[in-house]
Amino acid sequence: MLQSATGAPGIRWIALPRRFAGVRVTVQELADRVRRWIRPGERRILGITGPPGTGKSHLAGALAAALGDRVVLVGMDAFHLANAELVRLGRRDRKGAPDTFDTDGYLALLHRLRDQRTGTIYAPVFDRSIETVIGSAIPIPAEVPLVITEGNYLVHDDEAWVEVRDVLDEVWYLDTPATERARRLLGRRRSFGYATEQAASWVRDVDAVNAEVVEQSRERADLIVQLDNEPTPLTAANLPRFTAPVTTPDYPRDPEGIKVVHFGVGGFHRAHQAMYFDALLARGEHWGICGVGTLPQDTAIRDALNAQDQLYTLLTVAPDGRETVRIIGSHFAHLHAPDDPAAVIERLAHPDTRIVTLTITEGGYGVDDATPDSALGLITTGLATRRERGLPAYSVVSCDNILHNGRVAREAILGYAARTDPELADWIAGNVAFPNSMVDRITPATSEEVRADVAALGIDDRWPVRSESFTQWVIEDSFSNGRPELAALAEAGVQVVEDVTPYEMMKLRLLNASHQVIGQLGLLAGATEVHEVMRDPKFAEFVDGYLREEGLPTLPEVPGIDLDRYCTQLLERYGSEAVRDTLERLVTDASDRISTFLLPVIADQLAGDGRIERSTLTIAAWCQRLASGVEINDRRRDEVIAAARRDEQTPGAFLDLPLFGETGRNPKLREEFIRARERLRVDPHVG
Ligand SMILES: NC(=O)c1ccc[n+]([C@@H]2O[C@H](COP(=O)([O-])OP(=O)(O)OC[C@H]3O[C@@H](n4cnc5c(N)ncnc54)[C@H](O)[C@@H]3O)[C@@H](O)[C@H]2O)c1
Ligand SMILES: O=P(O)(O)OC[C@@H](O)[C@@H](O)[C@H](O)[C@H](O)CO
Repeated sequence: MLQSATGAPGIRWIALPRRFAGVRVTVQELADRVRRWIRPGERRILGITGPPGTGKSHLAGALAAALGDRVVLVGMDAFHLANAELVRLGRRDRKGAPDTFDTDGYLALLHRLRDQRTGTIYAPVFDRSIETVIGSAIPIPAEVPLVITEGNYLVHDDEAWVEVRDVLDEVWYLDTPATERARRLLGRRRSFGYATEQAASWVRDVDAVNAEVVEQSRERADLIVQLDNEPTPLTAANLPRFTAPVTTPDYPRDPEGIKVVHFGVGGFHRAHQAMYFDALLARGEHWGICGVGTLPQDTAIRDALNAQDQLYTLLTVAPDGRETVRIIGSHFAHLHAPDDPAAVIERLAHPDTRIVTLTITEGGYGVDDATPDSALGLITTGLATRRERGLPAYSVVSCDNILHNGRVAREAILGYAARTDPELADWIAGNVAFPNSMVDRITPATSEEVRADVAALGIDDRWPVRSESFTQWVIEDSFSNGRPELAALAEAGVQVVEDVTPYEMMKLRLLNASHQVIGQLGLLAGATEVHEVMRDPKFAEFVDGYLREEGLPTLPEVPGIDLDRYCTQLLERYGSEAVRDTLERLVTDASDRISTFLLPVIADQLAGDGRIERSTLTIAAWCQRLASGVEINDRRRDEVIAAARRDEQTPGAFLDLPLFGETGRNPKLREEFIRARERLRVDPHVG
């Protein structure tokens, strides 16, 4: 038996110390070492130390995940003195320094962990989200062979701390470049809700000072470890390697369990419906999804998901900056219709298929656009095949931002079926449920920054998604072939109602319509992101005015919702810097968005003699941008640009576009519009 550093008998890692100094190692390699080191019936205590932000708790968590129930984690952080005591001692402004901990308390716990051979010892835990210690939170039964403790001062050599090192069998010093540490600390501080400047000054004036203290005693550690932070490829086999704060699916992911087929596997579906099904699967409801792409460009998502067993990372971020990271596992298979349309039909006609969901954008529902290869065409053929085989019809759930999206999907599918097989149309009319649903979660397109953030968490994901934390799904209880249990849906956060209309109107006329206000006027004023626009108090007031004085008066009562509070919450959501939603995304296909979200508000306000100036200024801003020749992404591009150019010569001509319908001819609107155009020519800023 070899001697440990303390002189107490113990097995030492002769092969490990120093050989690793300065060498990059993976968590897996370290876990293998620990596996060989621990012995049932004996107790080892491993310390992980290093400056703040170096990744100690991440490494400890990763080891714990790899080692399972053979290990318990105990943080030095749990011995933080309470804030009130720090205030009394005059040390509150440097919380985290060596003399801001109950060192003797920590030492006493380590001695008990070392010496007590029977019963269970309870350790406290430090809850970072509330910066508070919770006592007796971690049970450590005597038979647990390994305790990992991590903290800043495990090898610190001042009088108060020096003994700690001696109670530990082995201590690793985790060496991470200072710039990386500062980046992480800043992110962490901001996730606690601190403004950027406050967060930066804490990192500079407190954390960096403590880091210097920690660095001075690094030579007292047994190992200097540099973690190989190369992100781990996201695959099912690698799931156990992802540890806190990343959560992973732990339910069976068997293609036999597919009950849902989804068309249009874009960012929103992956942040929304797939997340709800992931929550349902985690609750034991076996509703797996098969994703389907129908457009040529959908090969990109097919290849990304196929390479990673259909898994992907969902990062959500709250207005106060707090993030969650979840690997979503609800997709079990993926089909690319252009490769093999028959396979898609077979999947749809499979006896287990119960629900078909869609996010194919507002433009995907044109009756005349449906062809056998389109999403609507395939869904119709799938229904025809089920009818032939005597199988019950699946429900079709549109999750696109369209008023009465279920009804619109129904009409589009019936229209297409009627053209090809009138009897089939009758069967669909009598057998297929098309519940309307309201869906909400702001989900920008995935940027390189999102990929980098996910990689920094150790996940090599080809196509992660980042969305806001807010999410809502309200759906009518109308299904032709079953649905998950109501209680499970409620637990997962899905609201099942009799009539979704008031919820749809609220969301489309407040959120989606105000997105047009922000997008059109924000771009005209030279901004690029939503939070940037909302930082301008005049602009925020303008959006608030649209919500409360133009959108809100046109709404019916919405059961269970305080509309005033909903508006306030929208403004908070838009203000979130971390979501980084782009104005360009909001104004894509503006001709669809303005006609479906904003125009109905104007029509109702005109009918009730209400205010329309902010809505009208938005349309004027759109016209002005079009006339100026900026690049736009709109399926009616040529038509809308030509109308905007005509408007330069004939004020008001823009409103003759067919998309404005009857409302475009209203004299009050035309007058207001001409005034708004003149005003924007002088000053493109609102306020
Ligand atoms: N992003 C959001 O914040 C959000 C929120 C609520 C609802 N939605 C709804 O989801 C839709 C998609 O948004 P996203 O952010 O996922 O966009 P996205 O660009 O990430 O994905 C769109 C998906 O739809 C497919 N698609 C587009 N047109 C299609 C068509 N004609 N037929 C079949 N498939 C088609 C694309 O191939 C892609 O898979 C929106 O148009 C909206 O109706 C989005
Ligand atoms: O997705 P669209 O194109 O219908 O509309 C753009 C945004 O208004 C929309 O995506 C919102 O972000 C979303 O509806 C929030 O739930």
